[in-house]
Amino acid sequence: MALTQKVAVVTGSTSGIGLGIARALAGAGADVVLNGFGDAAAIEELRAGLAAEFGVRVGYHGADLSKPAEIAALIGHATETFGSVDVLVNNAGIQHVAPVEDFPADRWDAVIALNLSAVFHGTHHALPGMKRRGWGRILNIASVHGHVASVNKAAYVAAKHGVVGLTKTVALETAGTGVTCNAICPGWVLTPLVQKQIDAIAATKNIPEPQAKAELLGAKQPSGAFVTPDELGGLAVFLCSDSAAQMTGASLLMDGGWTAQ
Ligand SMILES: NC(=O)C1=CN([C@@H]2O[C@H](COP(=O)(O)OP(=O)(O)OC[C@H]3O[C@@H](n4cnc5c(N)ncnc54)[C@H](O)[C@@H]3O)[C@@H](O)[C@H]2O)C=CC1
Ligand SMILES: CC(=O)CC(=O)O
Repeated sequence: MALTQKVAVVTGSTSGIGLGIARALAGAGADVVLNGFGDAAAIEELRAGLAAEFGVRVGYHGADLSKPAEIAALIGHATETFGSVDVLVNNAGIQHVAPVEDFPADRWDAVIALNLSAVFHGTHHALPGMKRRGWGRILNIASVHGHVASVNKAAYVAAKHGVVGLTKTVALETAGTGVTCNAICPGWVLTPLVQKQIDAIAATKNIPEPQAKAELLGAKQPSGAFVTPDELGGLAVFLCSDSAAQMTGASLLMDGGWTAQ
């Protein structure tokens, strides 16, 4: 399998997109270190289930990615436990929705810390080992909101545009070293992060959940369907393959046509 003997760290992989990407990388033969919050027993079930299903080693580290020292500990733990970090998927992220004049400063700081600064810190700690080994893949999960804006998402849109810029800088600094750095930019994916927004539409407009879902999709995503974590996992595996060796600094949209409009 393509990623046998490679070790992948996927941040925020106890749920949603990160979990889909972790599954896909494990399916391609990589050993995986999971990260993220959640119930300890449920995470252990997830960890053991992935290891059994794909016959790879799967670990877990509960670093809070909004704290730089814990990001260093995550990369250190993966290196000590599995021998290297060959693939880093900077995925953990949160959302806060409010008009800019009402946007609480502590929510701004929290979104920037996790959605942008953690991408820098993870890359900073994982890159030296990748360069030494002459092979590495850094995948930053940005968003359509790394390319275009929407109202009421000041911190998220700023962070995701920052991630796209950081991706290009790291790609230039690593060009020719065997390390690539790319951003994946999804449109709507039905995860807890988006379910909260659907629930808010349903509550505000007093409409049933299926109608709120259709409204959310209809406003932005011409395909009328959610992108899935499995589809994003397929793209992640491609970016880790030899076929993608010359793809670096790209930000790849998978958005049901959102940004084609
Ligand atoms: N759902 C969507 O429509 C889209 C999501 N994205 C991005 O994809 C990434 C993943 O989002 P989803 O899967 O939708 O969200 P999610 O809420 O399903 O998963 C977020 C993950 O991050 C973890 N997490 C949260 N705070 C953390 C912290 N401080 N330290 C470590 N882990 C933490 C959670 O435990 C969970 O595992 C985010 O960066 C998000 O911005 C991008 C485009 C679209
Ligand atoms: C499309 C996304 O990145 C998710 C969001 O804006 O809440």
